[in-house]
Amino acid sequence: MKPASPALLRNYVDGEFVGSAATFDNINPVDGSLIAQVCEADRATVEAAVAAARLALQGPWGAMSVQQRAAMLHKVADGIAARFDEFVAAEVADTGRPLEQARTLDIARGIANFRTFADLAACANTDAFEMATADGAGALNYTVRKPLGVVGIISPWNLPLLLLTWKVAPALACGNAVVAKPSEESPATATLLAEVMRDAGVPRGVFNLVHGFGADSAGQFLTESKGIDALTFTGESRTGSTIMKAVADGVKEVSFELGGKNAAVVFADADFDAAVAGVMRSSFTNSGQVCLCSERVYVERPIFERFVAAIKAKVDALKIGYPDEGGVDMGPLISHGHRDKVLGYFRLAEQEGATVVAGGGVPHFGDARDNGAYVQPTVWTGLPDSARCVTEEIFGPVCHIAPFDAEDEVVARVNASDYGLACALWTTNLSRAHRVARRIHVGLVWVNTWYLRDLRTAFGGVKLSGLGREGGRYSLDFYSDVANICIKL
Ligand SMILES: NC(=O)c1ccc[n+]([C@@H]2O[C@H](COP(=O)([O-])OP(=O)(O)OC[C@H]3O[C@@H](n4cnc5c(N)ncnc54)[C@H](O)[C@@H]3O)[C@@H](O)[C@H]2O)c1
Ligand SMILES: N/C(=C\C=C\C=O)C(=O)O
Repeated sequence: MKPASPALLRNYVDGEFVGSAATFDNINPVDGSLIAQVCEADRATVEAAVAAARLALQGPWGAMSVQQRAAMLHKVADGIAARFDEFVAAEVADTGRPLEQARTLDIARGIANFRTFADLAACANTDAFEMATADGAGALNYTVRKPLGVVGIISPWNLPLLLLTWKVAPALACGNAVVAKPSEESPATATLLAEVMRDAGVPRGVFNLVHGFGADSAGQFLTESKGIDALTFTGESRTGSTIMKAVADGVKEVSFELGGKNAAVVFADADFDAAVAGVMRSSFTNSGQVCLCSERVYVERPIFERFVAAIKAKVDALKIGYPDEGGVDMGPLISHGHRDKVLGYFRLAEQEGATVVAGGGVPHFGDARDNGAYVQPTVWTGLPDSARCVTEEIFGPVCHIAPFDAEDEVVARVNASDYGLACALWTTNLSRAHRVARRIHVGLVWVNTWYLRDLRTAFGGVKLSGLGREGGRYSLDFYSDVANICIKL
């Protein structure tokens, strides 16, 4: 399936597509084929984008009401919808994901992000307090939200359009101008988004796009720019730490959505079939390349053996294939480099003493996919909680399943992690669901489901999994300067 993306993906600065001296390859991970060349933005291009964003705030965009901005964001959503199949083709080419996932999740959520934050911003209220004063006349306090200004956005490759627009939409809804740096692994839908922004009439400089890598490239240049007022980042925890240092001197506002080593906990009283299906989703969706995926699975001992056998049967039956194959469950990883990282953990697990219940290697297709970045979906048992494969984020189609005997034990084991992003609990005991959910030290708990998303809710992690919350009013608060005005009556 060949994408409609252009042969050359350019940066988008001040309303114009601009090239660059350096370019890099955009590779299809299904078969290793070259999709396009990408223009790598140098520091000057990044600074030009930041300057264009600053200028845009003084132009028509800065004068727009929140209702006018909301209408503009709905036009952007309409623009994505009008080019839906192009966005799907571009996302699938960059990532190799099943076509159905790109349609129902990635591109659909790109549209939903713009619509949701357009409406949330347009309907957002703020606080007001009447206060008594000694003179009896009283005073009135009210809160106003003002744009931060120029927001730097750096996004990852695992859900490219979803995660880019998860930041762009609220940032623009709150009246900011943005400079976005998508992942070098997934530049295509971000470039199409720039076309949609232009065609929707978003004023020049409001949305800018710079392509490149992280260190010594566009990502680093953006974090080092003195012209940004805030930086929102989604990616690896160690990258978050690097970025935090880069923006520290300027005391810039940051929002970090980082890594995870999430757990699924299956109690013996769970709906067994629902829990099996749920853990299959939470461990293998998007080839395990979702920050919320369960790489640790804890199963209450009475059903442990039966559960492992059921998961093995499902994993062995997963259809790994081309994105547009009917019924395909799983595609490749994003790149050969990432596949090497995941295969390194496959080897490490065996050195650490894992029992390989399923997978553990590379599938053989006998066709072009053998040049791709595929790995087998993999299941381990038998490792101690201290094993690196049970503590470090692998970010692939893999989980380790361990038995537990008591609620307090499993809560302690789940919480004994440097990460704290998400957890999925499977139980039919209502009081246990609420009790345990509250005790798990993460930002997101799902009970008898996984990755069910209401965009009005708080989203983010604790510990190495992140800093701050986005979603709903949390996004409005992050992407705004909130000021209190006190009027003496
Ligand atoms: N918490 C969440 O919501 C969430 C969502 C998706 C992915 N993630 C995490 O992201 C990771 C996978 O994504 P990834 O491999 O793209 O992460 P990554 O940190 O390697 O890269 C993310 C982005 O940061 C840029 N970058 C890298 N180094 C940089 C630097 N020094 N300065 C500025 N920018 C830099 C990259 O070019 C890319 O655009 C996983 O750890 C996953 O858990 C978290
Ligand atoms: N931020 C979101 C998803 C993150 C997925 C991580 O890979 C979302 O669904 O809004």
